[in-house]
Amino acid sequence: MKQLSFNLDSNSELTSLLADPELGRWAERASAMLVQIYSAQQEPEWLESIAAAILARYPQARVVGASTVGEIHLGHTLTGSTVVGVTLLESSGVETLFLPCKRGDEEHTAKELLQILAQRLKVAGLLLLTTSTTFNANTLIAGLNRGRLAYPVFGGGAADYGRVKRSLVLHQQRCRDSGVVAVIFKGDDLHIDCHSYLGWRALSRPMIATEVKGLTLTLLDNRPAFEVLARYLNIANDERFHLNCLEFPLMVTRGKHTLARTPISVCRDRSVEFFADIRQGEEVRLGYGDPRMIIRDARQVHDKMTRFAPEAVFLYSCGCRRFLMQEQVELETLPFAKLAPTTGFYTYGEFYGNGEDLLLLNSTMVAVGLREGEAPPARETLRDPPEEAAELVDDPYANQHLRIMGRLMHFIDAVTDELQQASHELEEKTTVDKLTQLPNRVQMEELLTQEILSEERYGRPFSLILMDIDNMAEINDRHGRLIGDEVLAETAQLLSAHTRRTDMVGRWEGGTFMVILPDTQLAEAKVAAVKLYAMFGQTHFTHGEHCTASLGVAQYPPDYSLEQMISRVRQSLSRAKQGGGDQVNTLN
Ligand SMILES: Nc1nc2c(ncn2[C@@H]2O[C@H](COP(=O)(O)OP(=O)(O)OP(=O)(O)O)[C@@H](O)[C@H]2O)c(=O)[nH]1
Repeated sequence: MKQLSFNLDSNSELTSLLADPELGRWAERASAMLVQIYSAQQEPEWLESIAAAILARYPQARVVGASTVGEIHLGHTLTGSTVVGVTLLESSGVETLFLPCKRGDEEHTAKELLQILAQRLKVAGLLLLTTSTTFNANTLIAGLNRGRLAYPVFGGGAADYGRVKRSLVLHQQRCRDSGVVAVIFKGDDLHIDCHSYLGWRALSRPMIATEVKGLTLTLLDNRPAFEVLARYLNIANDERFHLNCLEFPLMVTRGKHTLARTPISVCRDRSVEFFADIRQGEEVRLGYGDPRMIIRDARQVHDKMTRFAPEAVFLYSCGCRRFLMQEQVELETLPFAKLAPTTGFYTYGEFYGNGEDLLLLNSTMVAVGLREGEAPPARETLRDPPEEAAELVDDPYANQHLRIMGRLMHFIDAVTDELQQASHELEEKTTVDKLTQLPNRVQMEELLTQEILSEERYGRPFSLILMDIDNMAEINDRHGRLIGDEVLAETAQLLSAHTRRTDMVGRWEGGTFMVILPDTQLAEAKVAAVKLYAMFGQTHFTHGEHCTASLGVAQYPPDYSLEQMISRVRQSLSRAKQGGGDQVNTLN
């Protein structure tokens, strides 16, 4: 495999490309020739004229392209330019296609692409270029995920230098402003190594996406989303909105992934439209790029790719990385060029899949290495400089911008930690749980201490029930945290309604509640627990489903300390959990 990259800003450079002897030699014996054209130019004629000239000289070429917010040429980041990356394969194949897609067509387009892919043999990877501003790329990705694509998928959304008005994709000689270009790489001998990394750090306190409609976040923490963003970022609702908050995406955590979601524009009702989905009820935090994290993650990917030994590298990087890193953005793009000729562009949204779920990402770098045949014996990994992000510290004058920002990130992180700690301590001092309005753990410990004292003094037995809602994490994941909160609040009401007036119900932690039953022996406590278990199991919660719970029951043995008693009832609950949950355990 051979990859050549050309930077074309004029017709004379195009003439040199066409006359390039190395390209001519490789093209003669190539099994396939993929041309990727990435350009800042928004005129379709420019992209189409380059494609036409290349196809006239090399009719066997497959030509694709996109409009950009920055171009990558041999690892260098260019602005306002056009790059042409030509990948010449020796034994593998490349098929390209264009599928039209407008808003509302996404599911259909995904189905169509899946049908085509299902008929292809030996698929080694898939490159997608889309006009993400004109349809919901999330729905497209969700549709493609039904195909459980087992090979690397990568690419990005075409861009327009922050104007978010028009994006173009190119297929052969034609530019389109609404659709998907797919490049199917085929062959047993073709190996593709695909990575993505983010390097953005969640900075603000957690907030809840209270209301979401499609890709529009209407309410954030119960307030119009724009109001919240404006409060933290001091940004106006004007034509620069997207550019001004590009570097400050909302961060969400889904399973093992931390995802960034970039705002696009503000709607009339002060809701905010995003490129990729935020789910209703999801916890989000404002994020900002940490150059040290970016460089560290980049190094890890460079190291992995060094071992892979690529012959060509494609980079699809979010436009916000340029805004954040400025001219020093090459700290993360240039090292790839040490491994192999590197071509790519800055996007509006990146696609990344590696045999698992395909994701629509924002703010990330997707790096793809390609090789035909076996890797040569292991090469040394990049060892200069040895320490993580050493580039940022060696020369006190170089990379000033990044070093200051790295420190600022660290500072904000430390202050946020301190504030969270202070707020946690303050919460500990209060005695009522905000969500359920029940006594909190601090108060329950106080009440328990009183009960222990009265047992010691008057010999009155008492018992404890510790009840934990099963699979609380899954309830949150499936229905969103707001629904999870409702389940917790409804559980609190249920426990209060079905216990004696003399019993004390409190929220112990997360999805765990405690009931103190004064003047109650173990046998009676067990009856009470079984009743609560049954009531809970029958409850139809507002989200329309039933839940189950595990309960531990224990009686206070004389001379036990508070800690020993708590540990006893915890032990009983653990046994109920170990038994598979959805049951009552009594500790004799
Ligand atoms: N919605 C909501 N979720 C909470 C709250 N506090 C804790 N959780 C969630 O409760 C889950 C922890 O519950 P655990 O009991 O540890 O785990 P689980 O998923 O219930 O699993 P099992 O107990 O083994 O059935 C985590 O996902 C927390 O995020 C809260 O105030 N609101």
